[in-house]
Amino acid sequence: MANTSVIIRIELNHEEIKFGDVAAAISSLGGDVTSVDIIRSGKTASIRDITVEAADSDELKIVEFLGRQNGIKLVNVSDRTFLAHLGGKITIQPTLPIKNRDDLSRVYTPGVARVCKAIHEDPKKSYSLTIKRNTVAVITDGTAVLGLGDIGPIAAAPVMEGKAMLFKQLADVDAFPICLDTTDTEEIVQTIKRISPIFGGINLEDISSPRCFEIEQRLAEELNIPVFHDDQHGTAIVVLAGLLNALKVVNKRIENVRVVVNGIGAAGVSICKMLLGAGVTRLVPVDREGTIVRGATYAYPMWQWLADQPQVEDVKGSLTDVIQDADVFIGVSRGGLLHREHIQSMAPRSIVFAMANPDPEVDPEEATPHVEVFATGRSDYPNQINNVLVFPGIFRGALDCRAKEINEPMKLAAARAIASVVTESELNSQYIIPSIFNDQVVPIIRKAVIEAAIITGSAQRIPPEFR
Ligand SMILES: NC(=O)c1ccc[n+]([C@@H]2O[C@H](COP(=O)([O-])OP(=O)(O)OC[C@H]3O[C@@H](n4cnc5c(N)ncnc54)[C@H](O)[C@@H]3O)[C@@H](O)[C@H]2O)c1
Ligand SMILES: O=C(O)C[C@H](O)C(=O)O
Ligand SMILES: [Mg+2]
Repeated sequence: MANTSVIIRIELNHEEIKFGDVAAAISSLGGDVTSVDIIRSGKTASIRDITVEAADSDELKIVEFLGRQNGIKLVNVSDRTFLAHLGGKITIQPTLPIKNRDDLSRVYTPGVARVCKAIHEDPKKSYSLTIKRNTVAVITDGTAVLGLGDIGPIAAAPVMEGKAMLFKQLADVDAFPICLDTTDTEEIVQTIKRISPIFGGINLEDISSPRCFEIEQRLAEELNIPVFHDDQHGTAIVVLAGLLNALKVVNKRIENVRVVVNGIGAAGVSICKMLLGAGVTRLVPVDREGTIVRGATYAYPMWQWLADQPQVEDVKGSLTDVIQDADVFIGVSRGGLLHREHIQSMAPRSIVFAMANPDPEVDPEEATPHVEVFATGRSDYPNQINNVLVFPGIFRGALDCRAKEINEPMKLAAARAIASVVTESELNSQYIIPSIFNDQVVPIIRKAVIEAAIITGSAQRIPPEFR
């Protein structure tokens, strides 16, 4: 399903094989040669780098085929995705050069001591005299990394570095990845509290449910900087934004649609809450054991909360049972759980957000012929519903107004702001949500979030343009 781009370096003996035949063979095996660079050229042999785009499953076939051919010596195979990760994806840079002793004595001993004393006397000065003002910790314990599950803290690092890159590029927020070697709730809370002084905000990432709920709630109560669990709220905000626009495309009203949410973990719980807040009246939450039923008793407090909501249906059943006649399916569970038959049994003009990463609940090729609006969390299909649309802008706003917290009105304002970027004339089934490269997204979220923070008393500083 996923495509990879590989650079294959070969030594080609012209007397034994022609490059045209190699390219034709690659294409017959499902690969697309997108560029060829001649590294060295001789009379009888040449060395070339061939860049091939292929489905993950075809990549190995192509490499093995080349390795078997007479006249071809396989010199090297580099996967461009791995190359992009060599040495990690972010770095730390000083803001000014240290060229002489004079500079040194200003930024370091003895000059620095006066600045330390000033902050000691008035800790608020840390916002103007340290990196705190613009720095967010991206913190994981590695237990729910994308849909890969519990792969541990260090294997989670590439995702955290990726989030840090996006924070910087999209919103000029300095973010630092922190991978904790504990899954104990109390230890996580205490560790984050103890490293918090230097940070202006905490973005929790890929921490599995139900621990993520207590961790976030405790930290929000005990710290005076914003704490935001991206998988819960970033996801819920972007889902609501996408749904508001998708409903316009299919001409249905939020009060009337029947919505199935599959996967009631971190993302699913927050999505359900946000949908109820936005006016959904017919909600069917589904997890591994089937539906969460109104009036039933559950061990997880968040599931119990859902079971107590009047808008949750009191039907017991599996996904196969309840997907029938649903208007909307939102998947935040695992790849490959939803099949064509499921989608065909949905109500006409259905909306499917298959958001598990990296593999969505249903293959886009299988789903799109049968739904009106289809979205995934991935960057390589239209309608990318991914929390990357949210976290840069929401933290930009929260940092700029020194918000104590990121509260519900701030989240709702962010969702509406994202939806508003797509104008009525642009809106269609392939374009319900703006691209992350749309440079209106971060400023519009920032403005909406700051306004909501000021109104709700979360803002501790009013940026000049809001005075
Ligand atoms: N597109 C996005 O922006 C985005 C954001 C957050 C999460 N996600 C994806 O959503 C998924 C869940 O993430 P999370 O952080 O909520 O993880 P989580 O571990 O907190 O929750 C996953 C939930 O899915 C349930 N589940 C597993 N198998 C299931 C099945 N067969 N049927 C129904 N439910 C099942 C689990 O029991 C659990 O409750 C992951 O694939 C993640 O990549 C996508
Ligand atoms: O990391 C992503 O692409 C989105 C989300 O945070 C996830 O866990 O899948
Ligand atoms: Mg995540």
